[in-house]
Amino acid sequence: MTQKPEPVTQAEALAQTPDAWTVDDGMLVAEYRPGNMVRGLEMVTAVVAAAEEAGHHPDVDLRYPTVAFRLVTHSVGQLTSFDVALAQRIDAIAAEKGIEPA
Ligand SMILES: C[C@H](O)[C@H](O)[C@H]1CNC2=NC(N)=NC(=O)C2=N1
Repeated sequence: MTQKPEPVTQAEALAQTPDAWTVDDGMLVAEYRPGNMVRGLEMVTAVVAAAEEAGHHPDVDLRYPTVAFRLVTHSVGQLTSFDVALAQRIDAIAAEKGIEPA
């Protein structure tokens, strides 16, 4: 991840993130389907570890049988390279765990 969050347009954010990700109300959003809440919590735990490592944090909505993530850089007030990088990482975590987009 870069040192400083670089602003990106919504089109750039969409072009640089996996298919699961869309832009809604100025945020990058994706929903995955772990199938049950235990697997959902395992995914959230891995995502939070990645977020701590990156110093950048998603909004998380864990419910049965899905989990949704929303990303924006609060300090900049818009989407940045940090959101794109974390979206890519979240998608990789889902893939590692065999979890599909909802
Ligand atoms: C100092 C620290 O890097 C900041 O407070 C971070 C923490 N996590 C963050 N996460 C998100 N999504 N946006 C931020 O602006 C942000 N700021």
